[in-house]
Amino acid sequence: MSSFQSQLGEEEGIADELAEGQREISIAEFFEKNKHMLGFDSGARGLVTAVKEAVDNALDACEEAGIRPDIYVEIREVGDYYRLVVEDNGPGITKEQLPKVFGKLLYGSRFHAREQSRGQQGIGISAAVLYSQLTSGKPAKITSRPKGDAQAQYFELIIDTDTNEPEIKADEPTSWDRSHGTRIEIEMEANMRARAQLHDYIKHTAVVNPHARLELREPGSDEPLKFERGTDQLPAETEEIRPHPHGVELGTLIKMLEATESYSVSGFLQEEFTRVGKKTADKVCAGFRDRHFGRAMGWSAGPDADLEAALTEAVSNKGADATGFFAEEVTGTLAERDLTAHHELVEVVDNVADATEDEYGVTFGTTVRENAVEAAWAELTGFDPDEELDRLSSDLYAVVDEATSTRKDDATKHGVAERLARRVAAGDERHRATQRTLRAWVDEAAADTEEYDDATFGETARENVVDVLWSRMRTVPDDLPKVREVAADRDSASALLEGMRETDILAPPTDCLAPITDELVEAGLKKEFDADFYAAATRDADVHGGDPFIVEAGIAYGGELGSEGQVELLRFANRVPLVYQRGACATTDVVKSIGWRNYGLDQPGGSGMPNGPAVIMIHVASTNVPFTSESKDALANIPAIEDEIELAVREAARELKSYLNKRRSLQKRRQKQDVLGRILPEMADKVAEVTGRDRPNIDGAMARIMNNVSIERERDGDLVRLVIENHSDRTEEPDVTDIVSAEPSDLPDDATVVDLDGEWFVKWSPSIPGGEEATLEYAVDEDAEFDVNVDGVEAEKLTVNA
Ligand SMILES: Nc1ncnc2c1ncn2[C@@H]1O[C@H](COP(=O)(O)OP(=O)(O)OP(=O)(O)O)[C@@H](O)[C@H]1O
Repeated sequence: MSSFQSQLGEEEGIADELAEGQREISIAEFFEKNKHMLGFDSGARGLVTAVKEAVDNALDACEEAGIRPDIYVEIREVGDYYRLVVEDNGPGITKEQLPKVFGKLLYGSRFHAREQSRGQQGIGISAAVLYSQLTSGKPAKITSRPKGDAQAQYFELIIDTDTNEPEIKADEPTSWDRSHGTRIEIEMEANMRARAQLHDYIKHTAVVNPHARLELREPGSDEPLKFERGTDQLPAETEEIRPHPHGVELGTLIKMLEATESYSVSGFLQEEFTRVGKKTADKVCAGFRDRHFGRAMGWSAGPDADLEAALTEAVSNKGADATGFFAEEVTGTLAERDLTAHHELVEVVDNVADATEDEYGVTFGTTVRENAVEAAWAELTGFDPDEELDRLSSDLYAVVDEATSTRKDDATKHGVAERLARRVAAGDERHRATQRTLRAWVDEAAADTEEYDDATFGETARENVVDVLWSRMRTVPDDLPKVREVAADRDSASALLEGMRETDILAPPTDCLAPITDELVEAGLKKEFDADFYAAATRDADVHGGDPFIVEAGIAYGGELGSEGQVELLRFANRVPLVYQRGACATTDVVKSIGWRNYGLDQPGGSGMPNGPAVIMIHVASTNVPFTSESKDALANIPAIEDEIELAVREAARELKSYLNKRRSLQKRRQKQDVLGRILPEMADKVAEVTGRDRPNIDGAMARIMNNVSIERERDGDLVRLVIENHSDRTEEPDVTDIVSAEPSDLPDDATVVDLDGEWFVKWSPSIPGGEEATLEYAVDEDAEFDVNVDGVEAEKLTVNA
């Protein structure tokens, strides 16, 4: 115990003294102390984060307004500080909103929206303003012109860290050459040590946002870095959605129950969640009902039950005829039924009582009906307690017998059935139980049997008994509690949540997400990396925490990519490149956990980051990306998302594997052809020498030995003949282009000719089954020259002699 602690309680007033030291901490004050949480831990990093926050906002705002983004970023050294300017052509911000957007932390338009956007928390840009004022002491200068406004508005502001409110230093109309948009200018302590990360951020933003135009001017470089628009097509517009039932947690569900205007649970489900219509709501309600009320066990009217006598005795003063009719009808109806649960018995008794009233003009009041139900239920389950146990345990024996393998001996099954019967009889008098209670009863009965009867009744047998029993139990018809009651009772809410999770529900709609799409992932990689091979995969949407997400992956391999060291991993979340904290990111963990040797990449020790000339790209798009911290550098380890990342990467990796396998076999083929090319002429010479005959013609031998496709040109005056022989065993469809220096004529119907500046391109695409040949014939001047080009057959499988 420290000396200070030892004084506690001894000296009066210490608590009061401590209380004096307690005070509320403002949000702005908190972030002022914890800048690193927001990505402002150093001058180098702070500058990249400020650029990222401003550019992400500009892209979000433009896309939301359906405007093709045109974004200008300028970094300049001004005295001891760096000045950052970011300008966009977005919709602008109104005069009323602007001070809050930039001068108040945790103020934004996206926190409550279930829609894919770069911004999520409403901290980003105001944190940049805070960082700038803390390091340079200067206010942020903001100009904004909402679309349609005649003038722009100019503000200078700082954040009051005590109150987390903007303090406006200047507020005046100004002229601006942009017809709409926002310009932010902040000065801060910074340096350009993170230039590589800054470039990565801008470059990779351009890769996944081909609809945007970006320009970066920076100190130490005269030429701006410009990324022109690759497409005029804006990403698909996203729609806001309601949460998905499979993703919400109990606390959120209770909050939603408290806030809804719906009265019934079914209405609440349909109103507040996506993908829930009447049918799905009914299914969820059935699951909820089973958990809330439990199900009811039913029993058969066994041979020793004397229902008729018991019913007759229960009904008095109704006259012999009416009583006789009633008792006989109820007995008859129950005898026809396989099993009858308590509520079903009530229904049968009610129906027959109504019919008796009609038929005999007597009244069957509530008490009579209740007496009849009680008497019949006692008969169904066995009247006195001893008999009851007998009756129930013989019925339950049948259940245990059905649920267990033939190897279980009868004594064990009887032991479990009897003990189970005792618990059922001691439970709810209508023999209702939830699946959880049932499981507990079966466990206890099995454990007792194991202990006292020296038998085994393991996990599988117990589960099977619960399953068989549960499936023969009846769902009860009681009215479900109303929303208000469920909201007030944690157990009910939890039962509802379980019902929601257990029901099969369509995946959430994806129009709230704008994936890049596999085509554009591949195109983006091609634009940025000069490789030999590209593959991409976009998965279907899945749900986490009520938010849908889509994972995409791409791989580029070979070509100009550096073959030394580890592969490069590009990470994106909602189209924003993640440039820091690679080691703490779920994407990295997943890539490391994959056995890359299986896909043809080198991986020392069989795990960890693979080596080789490859780039792996991963994009996670979600209405709520789970980052590890507010600075949004890395994705948290959420199993559902990690699974999808793995599947997407593996999908692309499978293509890489088949490409590499093919490349390897083509390499072998090339080596074989090289050897053949050397020894065939030598063999021909040797044969001629040994046999004393002419040197055999070896034209075409190589193609035949290698099962290649060969193309030969024959000339006969004006006549040109291209003969393609397919020595392989599968159909080949080569695209042949014969480039001719004079105008050809007499072309067959299946060939076309295009004149391009004095060169004629004869195009022909035959389909040639394995082992067959095809011929193209046409006429051209005798002196013409040719250059043939064949596509659609790998170079290694082609022998051109034309
Ligand atoms: N350039 C801009 N044009 C139009 N609106 C903007 C612009 N920049 C910010 N906003 C508005 O200001 C809000 C606050 O921005 P801020 O960067 O603080 O948070 P955010 O982008 O919502 O979330 P995050 O903290 O995750 O970045 C945004 O939600 C948006 O409505």
